[in-house]
Order: sequence, then C-alpha cells, then structure tokens
Amino acid sequence: MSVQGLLGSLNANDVLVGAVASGLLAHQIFKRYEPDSIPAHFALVLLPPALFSYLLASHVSSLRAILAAFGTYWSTLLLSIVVYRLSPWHPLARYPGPAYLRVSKLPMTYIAGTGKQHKFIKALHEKYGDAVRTGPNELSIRNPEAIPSVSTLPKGPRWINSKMAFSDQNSLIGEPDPHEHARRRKPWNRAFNSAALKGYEEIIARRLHALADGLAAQKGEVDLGKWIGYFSYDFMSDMAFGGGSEMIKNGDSGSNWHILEDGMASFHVIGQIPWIVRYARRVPRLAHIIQRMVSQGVGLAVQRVKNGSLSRDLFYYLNNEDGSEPTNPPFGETVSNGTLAMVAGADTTSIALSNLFYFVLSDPDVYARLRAEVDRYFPPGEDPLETKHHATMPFLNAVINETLRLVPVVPDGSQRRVAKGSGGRVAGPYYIPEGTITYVHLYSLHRDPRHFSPHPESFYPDRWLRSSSSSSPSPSPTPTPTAADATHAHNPAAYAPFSFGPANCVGRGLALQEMRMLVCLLVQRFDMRFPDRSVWDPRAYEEGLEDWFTIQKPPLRVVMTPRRT
Ligand code: HEM
Repeated sequence: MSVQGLLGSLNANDVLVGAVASGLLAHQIFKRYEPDSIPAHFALVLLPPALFSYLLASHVSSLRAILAAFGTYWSTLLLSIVVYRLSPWHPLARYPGPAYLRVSKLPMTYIAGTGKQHKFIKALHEKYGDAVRTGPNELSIRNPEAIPSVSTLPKGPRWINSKMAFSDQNSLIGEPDPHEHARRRKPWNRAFNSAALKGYEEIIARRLHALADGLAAQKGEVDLGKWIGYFSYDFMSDMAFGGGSEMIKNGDSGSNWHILEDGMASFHVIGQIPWIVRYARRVPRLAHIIQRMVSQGVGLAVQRVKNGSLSRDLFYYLNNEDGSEPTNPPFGETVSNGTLAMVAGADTTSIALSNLFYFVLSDPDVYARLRAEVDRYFPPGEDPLETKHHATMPFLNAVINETLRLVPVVPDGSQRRVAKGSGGRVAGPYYIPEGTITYVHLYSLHRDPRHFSPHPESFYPDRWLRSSSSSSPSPSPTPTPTAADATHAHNPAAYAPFSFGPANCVGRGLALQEMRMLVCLLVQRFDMRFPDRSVWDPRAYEEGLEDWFTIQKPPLRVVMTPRRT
C-alpha cells in the first residue's frame, strides 16, 4: 500500500495515537540533542501537530482537527517533560529543590526579573541544604569542597548570551571550549602580570586625581557611587581603548552606564533560559540594547587601532602590539576583548567600591580605624597613590575583603556545565551527572556561618585580621577574645569573589590595585559622612542592592568635605 493510501486508511483514533507517540518522541529528541535553533524548534513543535491536523481534517471539521491535534501533541510533550523532570529517573532526582523549579526554569526568569535572585537562592540553600536543584538540569552548590572540581568545568550555556553582545564572537568570558579559552586568555594574562600592572599606576592616578578634584568642586553632598562609576568607566576606557570617555568632566551624557546596566539586566534574565536568546535577538527593544553596546565597542576599537599604541594599556597587549604572538588577532576578537574589558572591569569595581564606602561610613569605629591607618602610612605630604604599602595595609585589605565577602559583586559566581559524554563529574561530596548546569553560589557561601563566624551577615572586617597569616604587624589592636570566639570560623576556601580556576577573574590584581588606590586617596583628602538621618536613611542603600548578574546599586548619598591638613 502507498504512503498516501496508508494515511488515508487511518481513522481519527489512529491519528491521535500517532500524535501522542510523536509528542513522546519529540521529548526524547529535545532531551538528547537539546536543539536550540529556530528551524529545529519549528520542526519539533509546530510541524508534527500541523501534519496531524491535516490528517484529522478528513474525519472532523478543520477547527476541531486543529484543536485536537495541537492539544494532544502539545499536552503529551508537556506532560512527558513534567513527569520525567519530577520522576526518580531524572539524573538529578536525588537533589532536593522546590517542585516548580525542578519542572521549569520559567519561575527563575521571573525571580531574576525582581533583582532578588541572590536572596532567593540563599533562602533555598537554608531550606534544602548545600546542593539544591534550581532548574530541571541545574544545581546550585554551597560547599567549598566542590570548588576545585567545578572550577575546571567548561562555561555553562548562559554565556551563549555573551555572543550577542560581542558581535557573534564568543568572548573570552563566554568561550565554552577550554582549549580555545586557554589560547584566548594568554594575552589577558600578559596584560595583568605584575610588570604590566605597575605600568597602569600612572593611568589610574591621573583619573583618580581628576575624580578627587571633581568631588571637591561639588562642595557638599554627592552620589558617591555615581562618581566612582564615572572614574571606573573613564579609566577602563583608557585601558581598553586608549581613551574615549570623559564622564568625570562631562557626566554620563551618552548614557553609557544605562547601556551597560540594561545589557547586564537582559543578560541576567534571558540567561535563565539560554535557548530563548535566539528569539530575544529578534525583539526590537532587546536587539537595540545589544546593538548599542556592540557599536560603542566597535567605534572605540576602530579609533584605537587607527591611533596605534600611545601607551602600554590593556589594548596594547590584547591587540598584540607587544608582538608576543606570531599573528594579530582578528578585528572581531579585538572588539570583543575591548567590550569585555568595559563590561567586566568598569561595573564590577565601581560597585565594590560603592559598597565599601557604604559599609565603612555606616560604622564610625571602622571609618576611624581606616583613616588612622591611611594617615599612618601616608602622613601629610606623602602620596596615597604610592602603591608600595597598599598590599600590606592590614585594615585597608580587611575592609576590601569583607566588602567582597558580604556582597560578592557576581553573586552567582560563574555558571559551568558538565559536558555531555563526559560521564559526569565528582565535585566534593557530590556526583554531578553529565549535561548538568552548575555553579557555586557565592552569596550563600560567603554568608554561611559554618565558614564565617561570628556575624556572618554583618560587616565585620576584624575577622580578616584575627585570621591573617600576614607577617606584617597589625597596627589595629587585635580584638580581645570574647564569648563569640567559641563560634569563630574563618574558612578562606569559602571565599571566592573573583571566582576560581583557569577561567577566574583575570582582572583581580587590577581591581584590587584600583580599589586600594582610590580608598587611600579619598580617605586622605576628604571627611565623609552620610546626610542627616532626617534627610536620608542610609539603610535604603543596602536594602536597594539588587542582583542583575552583577549587583546593581542605588544612589549612595555622601557629604564630602576636603580635610584640613
Ligand atoms: C571587584 C572587581 C571584580 C570582581 C568582583 C570580578 C569578578 C569576576 C568574576 C566572578 C568573574 C567570572 C569568572 C568565572 O567565570 O569563573 C570574572 C571574570 C572576568 N573578569 Fe572580573 N571582576 C572584577 C574586576 C575586573 C576587572 C577590573 C577586570 C579588567 C578588565 C576584569 C576582567 C575580567 C575578565 C576578562 C573575566 C573573564 C575571565 C575568563 O573568562 O578567563 N574583572 N570577574
């Protein structure tokens, strides 16, 4: 019998059984191959029920045929997915987590859109333990023993989004192939070795002096976070493109911070369901956000390549102007590197610094001790930007560490995935099946009282002094042992604000250098305080911190008065 004859002989029940069988088959295909292209989605989601509608139409009216075929096919597909994800056969079945997250990532998209995902996941860990299923194929971990193993896994699928922002190039940060990642990381490593860092001091100092002068000219209250943002954007433009931004002088007239923050927010929300990226790119508003970011990077990179190397900035290394590689990188890679530097370097450091001043100014004792240390190392006439003391100033570094512990700028750490076909991965006490997306949730880990006590939820820089193995003498008095010491815990292995492993933050040294220089300069030059409580309650700042992949901050209102020397 011909195919046409066979199809013609089917009755309505046969067709519906076929729709059920196809729905089950489509689930198996989705599970096994995870197709993320639009044609594949079309072929698996729309084509089969359309065909079954056509076959049914010879038995019932067209409308009923469409409703019955689509209804049967889609409900079978959905039911099969839901039952499997909740079933004991699912590879992650042994891990606890709320049922709605085991079924779908859609609720997490909603939660991400509230800006409170960091608190939500922390609450999940408090309820369910150190390994929680936060999606059908996703595991959040709050156990430092898992870090060494997780850190060597390839990047997870959320990074596919970074392709959007980087002219369809995988950027270093989104490169899923470990070998290609290692190749692309080489110039970045050269750009951040200690000799190169030394060379950047002058660029940082120039921008910091401009910042301090700009703040002094404001005569009174400023949004300190915003001004630090201006500094970090101008500085990273210098580093990545040899200039091109003058925010300290002109303010954010080009809305560059909005471009960055919008880009980060869409990355965060869409990144919950990476295959949606293909569709999101077609949404005009989102496409516009990404396009703005890309053209900004392209414009600056074109200018910088044309100008050649004026100084040994970051671009000098990334564009192989130091001649270390036999060939120069393609232009697209250069643009993606420059844009990555802006995204990864400007936002992160300015958030950390803004948070630092919030915590320091909230506690008069901490502020007084920091100021005393800065004055001791840099008495009047000494240059606070002289870096030779910075790394060994105990209280300064304790304050920086504590800021990054309490509010890690990237609360999720960094998403990784156990490669399919790898046989899975053992990470500390866990076996993570292949195909699983996983991450160590830094916000939860950093506040875990088993690793940081006492006061895991408070700003308590002394924990870093008590536990310091530094041989440099501590000018701050070691706190007298109290009853709280019975619960003392300090586990450096549970502290990873710059992530970990071969793809950790390559800019860590630069970030710390910038932070130390900026804090020493502002503390030496200004008296700082919050406005009167009747005008502004500073707690609004901490309450307003939100998780949009990086932490985003509300205004930080500070009255700045030049210090009398
Ligand atoms: C306080 C400031 C900063 C924090 C907390 C921070 C944190 C992070 C984190 C958590 C990652 C993800 C690493 C991973 O995927 O495992 C990262 C990656 C990265 N960061 Fe930073 N960062 C900071 C400043 C900077 C600066 C100043 C730069 C300079 C350009 C920079 C450049 C990068 C780059 C290029 C990557 C990708 C590294 C790779 O994939 O190999 N970061 N950072």
